[in-house]
Amino acid sequence: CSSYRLRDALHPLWQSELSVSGGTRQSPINIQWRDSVYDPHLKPLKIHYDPTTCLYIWNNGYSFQVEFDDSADKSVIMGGPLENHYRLKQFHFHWGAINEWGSEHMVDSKVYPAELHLVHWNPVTSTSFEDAVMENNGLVVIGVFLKLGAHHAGLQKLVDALPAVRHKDAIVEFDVFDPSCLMPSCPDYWTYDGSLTTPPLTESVTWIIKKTPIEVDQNQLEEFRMLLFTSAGEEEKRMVDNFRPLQPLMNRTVRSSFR
Ligand SMILES: NS(=O)(=O)c1ncc[nH]1
Ligand SMILES: [Zn+2]
Repeated sequence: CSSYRLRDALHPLWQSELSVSGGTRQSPINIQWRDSVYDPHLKPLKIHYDPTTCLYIWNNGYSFQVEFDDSADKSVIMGGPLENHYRLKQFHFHWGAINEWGSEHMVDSKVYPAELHLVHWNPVTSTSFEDAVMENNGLVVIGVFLKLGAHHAGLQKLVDALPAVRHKDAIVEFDVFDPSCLMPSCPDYWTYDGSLTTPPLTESVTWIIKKTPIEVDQNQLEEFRMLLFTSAGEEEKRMVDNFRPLQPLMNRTVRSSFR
């Protein structure tokens, strides 16, 4: 409803929302399972991440983010809906203040407590991530839903580093991490053409949303919520609800890799 959109436009994280008004392919969206179209031409997604390309973890004031060395084709994805390979640049998360909300995308209006985004760029059509941000189909983001459940051992290595990046702009070395451990084993995904969900909100993203969530436990979610939006010395603002509200589907079809 309009007040919802107004909140979206005025939300501190997305003041620039108005600058992308008129967008026809904004993200996130609510994926209506029954409206998605099975595409038999969609291939399995192939993921080859080299754990030694992991560089550091930092608090960028929106989320915590793990950055990778993308100077060569070492951590790449291909297949799926993609025409060539894409290089992993970073991954980050979005989450809520409580378990009842937090993800950016929804499935039949079901919202998850958190969502992982693995951000990749097209080295065939761009020379850098920053370039690819402005290119049509310059980026691919894999979205993975997090649901409350069992302890996630792979995630715990990340969670243990969070106290060191509690404040905005804090950074800590983070070597040898393979984000494949954060992928569900089920190969099924939806895919659609969309945008970044944080500024510059550019419409350059091929989204690949995994159908099956991964499980994390309550303590791990609570550790996310102990991060701060604010820098050291400022009045503390807890980093929670760092998700963008739903955007209109407009003239788009969501394809599924599964029947
Ligand atoms: N949340 S997102 O994956 O669309 C993103 N990545 C970089 C900027 N925004
Ligand atoms: Zn994101």
